[in-house]
Amino acid sequence: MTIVSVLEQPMAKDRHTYSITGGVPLEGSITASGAKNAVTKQLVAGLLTDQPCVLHKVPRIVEVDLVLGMLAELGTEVTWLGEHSVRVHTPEVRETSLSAMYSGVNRIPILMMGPLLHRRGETIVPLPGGCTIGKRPIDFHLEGLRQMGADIAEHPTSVKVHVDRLAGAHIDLPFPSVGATENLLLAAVRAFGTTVISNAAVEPEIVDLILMLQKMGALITIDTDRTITVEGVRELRGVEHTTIADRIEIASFAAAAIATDGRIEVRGARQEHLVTYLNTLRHIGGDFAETRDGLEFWRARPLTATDVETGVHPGFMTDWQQPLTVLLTQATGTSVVHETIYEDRFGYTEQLSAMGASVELTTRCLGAVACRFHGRDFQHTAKISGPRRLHGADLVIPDLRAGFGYVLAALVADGTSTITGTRYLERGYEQPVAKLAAVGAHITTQSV
Ligand SMILES: CC(=O)N[C@H]1[C@@H](OP(=O)(O)OP(=O)(O)OC[C@H]2O[C@@H](n3ccc(=O)[nH]c3=O)[C@H](O)[C@@H]2O)O[C@H](CO)[C@@H](O)[C@@H]1O
Ligand SMILES: C=C(OP(=O)(O)O)C(=O)O
Repeated sequence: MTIVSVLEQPMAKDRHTYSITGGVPLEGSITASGAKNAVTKQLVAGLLTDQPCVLHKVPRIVEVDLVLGMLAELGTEVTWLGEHSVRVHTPEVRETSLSAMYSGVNRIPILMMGPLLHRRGETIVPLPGGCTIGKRPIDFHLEGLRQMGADIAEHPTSVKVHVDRLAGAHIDLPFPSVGATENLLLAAVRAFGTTVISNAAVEPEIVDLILMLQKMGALITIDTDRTITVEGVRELRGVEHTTIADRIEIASFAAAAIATDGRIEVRGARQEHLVTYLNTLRHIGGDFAETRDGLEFWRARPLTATDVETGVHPGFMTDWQQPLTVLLTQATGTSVVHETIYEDRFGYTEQLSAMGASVELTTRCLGAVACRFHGRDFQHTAKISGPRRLHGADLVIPDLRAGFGYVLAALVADGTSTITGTRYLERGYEQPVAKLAAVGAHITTQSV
């Protein structure tokens, strides 16, 4: 198998550099895109049937293009039916394995194992990549599939799997991993017998995947204690499904409204997906109201420091952490952000400090929870003192959500910032420049 270098991977180059002049309150309306972290898994779910599946509200982002490229390689016919609707149809799985080009690109190839095992009984999938925010092992995924009878060989850049037929099992996840829960769901829906996943993750994106699978004919129950029970069925049918709005994009623009002392309506935003985030915004001094089409966000009083701990749903989502940390640089007092999901998700704060922010990192668990990183050498808690004036800078984005954090830092900073590494941001945010410009941001792009 040829290993393609990182530089040749499909998302390796920036398309644009951004230039942002800060100090402008953002005001206006935007429409939320469909959630990257739901739609990419739903595209994979389409592989479970030989009938056509149509997904609506599909964001036009690099991540979706990557997944569609992977599916096409396996034999899926991909047809865009409109700007945000796509039909995926795999009457026959022509290739059982994905090429090494997709090694390290994103989290999705490993989720294809279950569907490919159901369709062809064997597969080789490249190891996943995604944002560099921790080690991100896949041991829970592989252990769960082994419990379901899969024969797995781990190679340096790929995993080879074989099974006659996956069989139901009782799988107790050591931690409520989003990806492992989704992987086991996709494996269990067509397995022989019943699968019980305890300590499962129940993020809204997972529930949306379950809703799609249920429409396809799957039998899935979610209990209040995080147990998901799947009664395997022989066949699944085609489906038409509309993906939920992206609660990370919504939270990002909410933080931008409050940080710049503006007012932004996000059409399509749903309160029930943001309950914990909305409480946190209120503690800081932001507020929200429901509008006819979504939610509107603004600053209600001078911003004050607050403490936040990221956690599994319904806790404070780790992907909300970066715009929030930037917002907290503008709040009076010392805030603590304890990151309990990823061990290495604060590297981006170094460039914030260079802009004038006061962010101190510690390996200690400062919060109610002694998390999995307790007593280990991971700088996973940030103390942020504010308010601090930020100054425009040349910023290099290290990962997707840090990318929006930097955009926000540039929006509140004095002067002009240039931002490179925008390929990371554009992996997950649809038309970020157009949306920012629509709410009045002084943003321009240069092609690279
Ligand atoms: C494409 C996608 O949907 N990405 C999201 C998904 O990532 P992803 O599904 O990769 O995240 P997980 O929930 O699996 O990871 C949570 C934690 O569990 C650990 N872990 C996970 C699996 C495993 O086999 N072993 C293990 O130790 C991870 O290293 C991490 O510390 O959920 C994360 C948590 O909400 C989000 O930040 C990501 O945006
Ligand atoms: C971490 C993220 O994505 P991924 O899991 O695809 O790296 C994210 O969406 O913030």
